[in-house]
This record gives sequence, C-alpha cells and structure tokens, in this order.
Amino acid sequence: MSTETTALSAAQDSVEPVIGLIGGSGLYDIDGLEDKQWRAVETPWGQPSDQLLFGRLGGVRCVFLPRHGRGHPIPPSRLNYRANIAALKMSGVTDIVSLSAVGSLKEELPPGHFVIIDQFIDRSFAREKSFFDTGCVAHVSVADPLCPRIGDVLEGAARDLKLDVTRGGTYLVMEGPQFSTKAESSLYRSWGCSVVGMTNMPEAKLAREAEICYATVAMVTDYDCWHPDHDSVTVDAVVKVMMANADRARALVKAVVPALGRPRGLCPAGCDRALEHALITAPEKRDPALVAKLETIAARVLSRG
Ligand SMILES: CSC[C@H]1O[C@H](OP(=O)(O)O)[C@H](O)[C@@H]1O
Ligand SMILES: Nc1ncnc2[nH]cnc12
Repeated sequence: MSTETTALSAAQDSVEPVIGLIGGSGLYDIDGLEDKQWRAVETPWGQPSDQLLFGRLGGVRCVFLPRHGRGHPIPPSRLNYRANIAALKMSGVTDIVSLSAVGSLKEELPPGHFVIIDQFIDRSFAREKSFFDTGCVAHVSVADPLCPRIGDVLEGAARDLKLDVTRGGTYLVMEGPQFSTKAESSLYRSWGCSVVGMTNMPEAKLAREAEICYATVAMVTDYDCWHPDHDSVTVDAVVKVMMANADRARALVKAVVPALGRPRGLCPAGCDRALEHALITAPEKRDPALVAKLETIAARVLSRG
C-alpha cells in the first residue's frame, strides 16, 4: 500500500464520535446539555417520535431523542423505529445508548437494578423491522446485537458510580401494549431471559443496519407478574421507580459520554461495518427510489455500486 493510500484509509478509519441517547419511559429530557436546541429532523421514513435535542456534554456532541415523544404520546407498536434511527444517523450519530424501563424476570434483578444487556429475544410482530426491502435486499448479522465496546464503558462507569449493575442479560421484546400474562412471564423465565420490555427491537436491528454502535441500559422497574411476593406490574409502579432511577440514569450518562466521545478508530466489534458483506441485490436490479432513501443510512456501501 502506498503512503498516500495508507494515510487515506487511516483518515477514513478515524471516528469523531457523536453520541445518541434514546430516553425511554420517564426520560423525556437530558439535563446538563450545553448549547442545547430542539430541532425537527425529517427522514425518508417519516417523522421520528419528536424533535431531537442537540447539544454537548463535556464538549462531546450529543443528540437526545425521547423514544415515545415528550409527554409519552406514542405506544411501542406505533413508534416509527426506522425514522428514529434514520434521524439519529442523519444527525451524525455514531454511538447510541438506549435507556429503557424493563420488568425483571429474575429474583436477583430487583427494581432499581441496571442491566447492561447483551442479547435479545425479539417477539415483536407488528413493526417495520428493516430499512431494506424489495429492490434492495440486505441481511446483516445480529448474532451479537449490542456493542461490547459501549458495554465496557457503561459497565466501568456504573461500577465507579457504585450503581447496582449486572453486565449481560437477555431482554425479551414483547409487542404490548398490555403487560404479560403470568403464563407468558413464566415462559420467558423458563427461557432464561433476564428482563422484559416492549421497545428495544427493532430499534437495535435498525441501528445495526445503519451501522451505528448500540447498547442498552435496562433499568428494572418491577417484577412483571410472576413473583409471588410482589404485585403485578402497573404503569404507576413503573413511573414511581423510574423517578427514583432518573438521577442515577443521568449520572451514568454524564459519566459515559466523555469516554465514548473520545476520537477513536473503527469499532473493534465491527458494528460500524455491518453492511460490509450484507447487500445481495445486484446493482442493476436495485430500485432507484429505494436506493435514494437508503442513501441516508447506507451511503458508505451503496456508493460502491
Ligand atoms: C411505561 S411501562 C411500559 C413501557 O416502558 C418501556 O419503554 P421504554 O423501553 O421506552 O422505557 C416498555 O418497553 C414499555 O414501552
Ligand atoms: N413488566 C414489564 N413488561 C414490559 N415492559 C415493561 N417496562 C417496564 N416494566 C415492564
């Protein structure tokens, strides 16, 4: 390789991170952001849940999106997951930290506990799950659906802050909006799942298609409905625990953003190169209208033809 080519690929491989923060139930704003500004972002997939909040934390560029919109008007099945992820990608986001309220499926994960998720079982069924479609087909790997590099940073910060945290756990994504039956809750427990929630899929799959590193902090708010010594989950109970969790969630965000924002090389886990070998439709068979939409999330690979 010539010196010129080496310098060029080194430049392409260096990342100035922009941190995306997706706030779940109870987290509709982020405090401590400097130069903050709510701005509407239109995408070829429609409107995201709300305007996005742009700003800086410790000098690092951040973009916050309240997943359900401010005031929580949108239920999990009606979220425009594609628009949410496309809006973050179009805003330059390279790394997403998803913050979510979840029910616990294990005795040892009580309300107030944080779990840095490493796997999902996706039982959602009434959602658009891919940016790709007839006219441009792609199959990305989601064998490891969460970014371990961001997971390491989250774990280190959570331990420094002395939060009750577990590294690793499977998040069962249900369709909702009703909470689970006791039979469903027992089934998920028998599968070894750690927590249950309604939102992180297809969000994580779409982030992978958009080549954005994605990690989830699941904040336990309840024992769902399986625990003999605890009442079945209600929204009131979730909101109450989330209020108590909110300060810890904000402290964690403040701690991780400066570390995640340091200039770095490509993600060692390859999340940011997920489309490298994923496109299968021959260039001459691609639908130009779909390709034009995909330019917002997959320009890196589409430009090769
Ligand atoms: C308000 S309880 C149910 C609701 O909370 C979780 O949302 P998020 O992941 O955005 O915090 C859960 O998935 C449900 O959408
Ligand atoms: N028990 C539960 N089931 C689904 N989503 C939740 N979000 C918070 N608690 C939940």
